[in-house]
This record gives sequence, C-alpha cells and structure tokens, in this order.
Amino acid sequence: MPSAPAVSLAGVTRLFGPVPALLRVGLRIERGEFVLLRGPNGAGKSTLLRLLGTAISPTFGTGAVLGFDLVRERSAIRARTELLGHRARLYDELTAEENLRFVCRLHGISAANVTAALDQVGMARTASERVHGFSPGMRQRLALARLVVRAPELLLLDEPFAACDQEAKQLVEDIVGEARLAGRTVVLATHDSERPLLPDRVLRLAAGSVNEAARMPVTASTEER
Ligand SMILES: Nc1ncnc2c1ncn2[C@@H]1O[C@H](COP(=O)(O)OP(=O)(O)OP(=O)(O)O)[C@@H](O)[C@H]1O
Repeated sequence: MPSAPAVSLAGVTRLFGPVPALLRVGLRIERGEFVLLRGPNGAGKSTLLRLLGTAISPTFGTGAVLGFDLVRERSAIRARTELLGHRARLYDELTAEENLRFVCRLHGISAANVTAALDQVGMARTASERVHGFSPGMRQRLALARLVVRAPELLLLDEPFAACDQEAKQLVEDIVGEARLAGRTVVLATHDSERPLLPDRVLRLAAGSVNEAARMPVTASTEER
C-alpha cells in the first residue's frame, strides 16, 4: 500500500501487568520521515519501537505500519521493517557472512551486496568468523550490515549508538542518511545528544504518552525542552 502512511496508531495502550508502557498513543508518521524519539528511561521508547516492529502487540487500540494491520498482518510488516534493538538477534554458530546470507534467504532478497555490506561496516576480514566470539561492538556492526543488506522500508533503531565506537557511530549516521536519500522512513531512539542528527520531527515520550516536541532540526540546547 504505497499511499498509506508509514505509521498510524490510534489509542494504542500497551500494558505490562498493571504498568502502561504506552498510554493511548495516537501517532502518524509519513513515509520518508526521520523521527527522533526522546524521553527519560522507562518512558516507553523501546516499547513503541518494538510495537511498530510487531515484536509485541497493543493491549488496546489499533494501528498500521506501511498500511498493514499491526496485529493481523505482522508478517507483511516484518518483511518491510528492521528493528535494531538492544540485542542484535544474531546466530552465534554462523559466521558473519552466513548470518547475512541467512537473512537474505529468510526474506527472499538478493545476497548480491552481502560482501559490500560487510566491507561497509569494516568486517571484510572477519566475515568468515563465527559470531560466537564477537564483541558487542562487532555484533552491532554486523547488525548494521544486516540493515544495509535488507534496506527495509521502515528502520526502527533503538539506541543504535550503544556499543558503537566513534567510527561505528558514523556508520549509523551514514546508514540513516542513505535510507533518507532513498525515501525510506526512520524512527530512532537515542540518549546520545552528541550526534549531529537532523530529524524532521522529535517525539518526546513521558510515562508512555507522546508529545511532539518540535518540527525543527534538533540541537543539543533545544532537544530536552
Ligand atoms: N517486557 C517487559 N515486562 C515488564 N515491563 C516492561 C517490559 N518492557 C518494558 N516494560 C516497562 O515499560 C515501561 C517502558 O519501558 P521502555 O523500555 O519502553 O522504556 P524506554 O523509554 O525505552 O527506556 P530506556 O530509555 O531505559 O530504554 C517501563 O516501566 C518498563 O519497566
């Protein structure tokens, strides 16, 4: 559904036991937008990203991602989104390259740019090593290579700078930049206010509720208002 917005939520609440991690969230994100999620620990940022990636479902409310229903059409959403979360979801027993090839098979996409993606994230020389022995930083780089290979319509990035050295942080920004140029949608949550991100919008979460903070580029002095 090319004309549908990237995200459309109405009255979405997500409970964990009695705790509302998200509370009556209404949200619309247009295709091609770059949205930055801000908010203190426990505000609901990860929950929102996981919900958009269909890792969890709403307790109440309805929503669609890329025109597909959040509950009934999860596989269509998963085919078009990539959630880069706190855990990199890699197969420890496979090599870096095998991990990427497996992802390609899983999603029915070409493996033609696997080598280039490994090269882009600085893993050309570790491509044949098993992920088992990888440091958190290497795992994050491989997860970034997976984003490059998949080129999803919607990128859901949860603290993507965590576990990154300066070079890998730059890689994250490059990947976001490339996605934007290609007209894809990016939703990114980060505490890292050092990075020169220029989102279209900032959404501030507080206790599970969303507030739109600004429609302007963010700077360190304006973002926490
Ligand atoms: N799987 C879970 N089980 C129980 N409670 C959860 C679960 N996931 C999140 N929560 C609770 O939901 C609320 C929102 O958590 P969430 O991780 O979405 O916040 P966050 O804004 O991403 O925080 P942080 O910046 O620390 O990552 C918190 O109160 C958290 O304890």
